This record gives sequence, structure tokens and C-alpha cells, in this order.
Amino acid sequence: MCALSHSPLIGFNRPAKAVEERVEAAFEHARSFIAGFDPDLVVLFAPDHYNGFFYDMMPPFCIGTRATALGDYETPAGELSVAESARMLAKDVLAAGIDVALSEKMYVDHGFSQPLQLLFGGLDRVPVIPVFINSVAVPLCPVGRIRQLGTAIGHASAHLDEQRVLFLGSGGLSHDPPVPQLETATTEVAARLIDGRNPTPEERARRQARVIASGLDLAAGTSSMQPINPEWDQRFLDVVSTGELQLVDTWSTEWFAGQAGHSSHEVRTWIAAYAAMAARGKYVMNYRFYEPVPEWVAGFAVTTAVSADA
Ligand SMILES: O=C(O)/C=C/c1cccc(O)c1O
Ligand SMILES: [Fe+2]
Repeated sequence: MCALSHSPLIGFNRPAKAVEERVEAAFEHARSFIAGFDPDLVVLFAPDHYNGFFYDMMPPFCIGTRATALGDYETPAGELSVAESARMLAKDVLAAGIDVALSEKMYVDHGFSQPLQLLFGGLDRVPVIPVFINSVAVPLCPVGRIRQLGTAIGHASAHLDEQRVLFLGSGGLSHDPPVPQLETATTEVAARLIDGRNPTPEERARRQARVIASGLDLAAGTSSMQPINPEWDQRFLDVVSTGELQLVDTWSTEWFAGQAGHSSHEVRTWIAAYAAMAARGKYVMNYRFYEPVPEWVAGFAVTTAVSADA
């Protein structure tokens, strides 16, 4: 498996050259690790940021049987190559008692498209089962439920025809980008959180400019956003590295936001991916990269793991 952060600010805000080189080396490790595994299926766990999922119908998690990337922040737009087996996986996960939503017309944003572009060179280069995990629109389900979702998906993946399944998590770690909260939003912003599909190019440009500026402010030390929390990030990486995933069951939604920013819930995608991996047997994390990158508003991590008996 591979789990990595995403940030739509990559390519827009430039951290120091040495930082960019270290992150690129981590991406290169992930690319060669994945190429060496040569997956015939990728189960991609990722969030959305009020681009594909809104409060008019906000599931805790959703498996896409068809999915289209919207192309925000100049990420690729277009159809993902969703595997036929997505439907079979959803059926098994439901039978396991996890009430996952299903979408035959799922829209996804940079959370999904950036890892596909960075690791595979495009949206349609590998068969994928996209699994949306709500990581922004509170109230969120208990994080232990996400571990159960990942476990069910891991077990179900063993019954698919595909033999080399890569679990891929996208998001985190600690970060608090200016993503609005419904509880504190103005009427106009709340309307966008409820059903803000198809923003005008001007609306999307304004949002993009605001987030780009927030990264520059964070890097300059002039931001009011919650700072990146490297200590919290390293402790999280320790938990997924040791495989003691049941520890997450005691973590409350409020604890995440207080410690590591509202968008730190994106690590739910990591928890699901690692739980899926653990469901297939003991694993060993064989690569761990971490670097706080304020310009990108992210405690930025890249990890890979293999079966212990690989
Ligand atoms: O939704 C946005 O416009 C920005 C999202 C963002 C910014 C920084 C780090 C991330 O993980 C994001 O998703
Ligand atoms: Fe994100």
C-alpha cells in the first residue's frame, strides 16, 4: 500500500528548492514502489472538499462505480477507469454490515486526481475503485467506523478476481486550510456548502486565490490558520507504522480539530487504507517520509508498506 498527502497548492506555491527536491524524491520512491508491484487494481481512499459531495446529501463514505474528476486547481479532469469489481466490493462491504453509499455518478476533486496524476501519470492509467471518505463536513462518523470500513474493504478485496490490489490513501496530515464550516458560514457560503455544484469560473478562481494566499501567509508566519503540528503528525505515523490501528477508536472529532486542524480528518483515508491492508495480514511500513510544508498548507507525508510475508 501507499498513503500520501495531497495539496492543490503544489505547482502554485514554491517552497524552498531543497524541500521540493525531498518531496519529489518521496514521490519517485512511491512511483517505483508501485511500478514494481504492478497493481491490477487500486482502491483509492480520498476526501472531497465541497466539489463533489455537498450537504444536500453527505454520506460518511461512498464507493464510486463510475467517477469523474472535476479538474480543480488545474488537476486533470475526466473519467476515472473504475473497475467493474467496484460493484462486487460494495456488495460485500454492505453484507459485512458497513452501510456504504454507492454512486454511479461520483464527482471527485484534487483529493483523488492528484495522486492518480502524480503516481500513475493520469486519471485512467490503472483500474481504480474510488472510495470517498467525508473528512470535512461535520458531523463526521466516529473514526472507529472508518477503521471498520477499511477492514471490510480489505476482506472483500480478497474475493475479487484482481490479484495485486494496491490500497492508496490520499490526504493529511495536520492542516487547517480555509475550508468553510457550515455552522459559521454566511447564508451565501452555506448555500454553496449545501449544493454548490458547478461554480462559475470566477467563483472557482476566487476560492483558488484565497487558498493560494493562505499558504503564502502560513509560510510567512502571518497566518491566522492553525499551524501544522509535526509532533501530532509523527505520532500518527507511528500508529499506522506499528499497526496498532485500534488506538484510533478513542479519538474524537473535536480532538482532531483541536490538535491538528479541521482538515486533519483527511487522515481517515490513511486509517481506512491501512485497515484494509491489515485485513489482508500483517504488514511492514518500508518507507516513511515527512516534511511540514506551510506553502502547501500541509504536514506532508508519503509512506509505503508491504505484506510482512512478502
Ligand atoms: O479545497 C480547497 O480549495 C483547498 C484544499 C486544500 C488545501 C491545502 C491542503 C489540502 O489537503 C487541501 O485539500
Ligand atoms: Fe485535502
